[in-house]
Amino acid sequence: MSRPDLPLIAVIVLGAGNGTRLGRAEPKAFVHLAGRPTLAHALENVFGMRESPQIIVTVPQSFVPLAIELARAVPGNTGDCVTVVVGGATRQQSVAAALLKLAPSIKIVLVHDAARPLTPSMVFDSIAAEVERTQAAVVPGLPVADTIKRIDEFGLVVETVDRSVLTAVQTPQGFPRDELVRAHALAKYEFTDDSALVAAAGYAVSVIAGDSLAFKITTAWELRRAEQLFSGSAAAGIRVGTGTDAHAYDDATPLWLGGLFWPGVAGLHGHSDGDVVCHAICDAMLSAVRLGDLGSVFGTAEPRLAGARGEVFLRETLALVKDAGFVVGNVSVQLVGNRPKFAPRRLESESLLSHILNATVSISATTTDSLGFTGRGEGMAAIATVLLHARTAADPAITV
Ligand SMILES: Nc1ccn([C@@H]2O[C@H](COP(=O)(O)OP(=O)(O)OP(=O)(O)O)[C@@H](O)[C@H]2O)c(=O)n1
Ligand SMILES: C[C@](O)(CO)[C@H](O)COP(=O)(O)O
Repeated sequence: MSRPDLPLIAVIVLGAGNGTRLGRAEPKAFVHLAGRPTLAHALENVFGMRESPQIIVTVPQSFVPLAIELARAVPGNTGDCVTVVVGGATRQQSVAAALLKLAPSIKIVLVHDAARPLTPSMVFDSIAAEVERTQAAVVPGLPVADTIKRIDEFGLVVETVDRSVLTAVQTPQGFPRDELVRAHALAKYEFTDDSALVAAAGYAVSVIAGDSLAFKITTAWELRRAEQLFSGSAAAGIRVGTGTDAHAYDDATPLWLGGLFWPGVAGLHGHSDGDVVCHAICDAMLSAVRLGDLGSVFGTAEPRLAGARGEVFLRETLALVKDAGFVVGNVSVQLVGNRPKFAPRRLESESLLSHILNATVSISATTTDSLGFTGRGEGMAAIATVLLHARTAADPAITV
């Protein structure tokens, strides 16, 4: 395991192509699939790798700002590990541009097409592990299913090719850093993949089992197939998250709870307003999109958040969820504590929070039979569960 600040693996995600064969106005990496750009899906799979890599993304020049913003919002992105560079006129030139950004610590480089957005994280892990084991180039490949014919310029069959010796090669393709860099420096021709370039430089390349989900979106047909794979699974685009918060009672503070002000009732101690219901919901939403938690996203160092209302956190968290490509399905919260009695204002709180999140929020309340800090009347806690689903074209735009 490498130190996160000194990664051993780099993944180059190529998204600088025009997608001519797909025939859309925007480059293929920015065409939406299940509500999000294909590049976002590809990055999410890279973020799912066992070991955090350096990530270098290539995009057309005018898409650099959008790509930076998009990468920041992808679930699982926990730091500054993504560099976005302007790609070249060909795939090979885009890889060459990305190689210039490799961190000194990198030993293994994986080159991946953003156009393969369903490639499971496990494929990246397997390729990286095999490169490390063999200290040589490794690519994923699948057996060829069709009978393959060699034809002449008139379309006449010249021969039937023995398909048992063929494999259809996918990405990510993995290389020892030095081999890939040297092969690019020596390149005299344009190749359609990096393994051909590395082989032309005299290095061995081996193939391990690829994954049928790693297919490349080239034409409208593959885009449709990818859409169907997303919508065909019951769990597709669905996320759940759990969040908990607890605060001690503080007689000197007014109470804000469930987004409501409770005049004349002792409040809860906290850096912000201590609203355990809102804070637990925010943690649950952040967890569902793998964006960390309230502390890591907002922190206690931000002066503008001192005493901030739960509503402020809810709205800002909702914006992050939306940027990550999700909308809230529903939220369920359980409030734990002896006082105040929540039932008389439950509907008021539920309708306020439902309005803010544009989704159903239900809140139940309980005591703990005199057990624990809540039972002893020292403070309150809340536990929230949130269900999110990927935004689709049918979802109304959310204003936050
Ligand atoms: N100058 C280029 C060309 C391609 N690519 C990337 O290489 C991958 C595989 O290429 P391909 O499927 O051919 O994509 P496009 O070149 O965009 O497609 P087309 O050939 O239909 O224009 C894609 O993720 C594409 O974005 C790139 O980064 N830079
Ligand atoms: C790299 C690649 O995806 C491996 O199959 C493929 O060679 C890209 O080819 P394209 O002509 O750029 O689509």
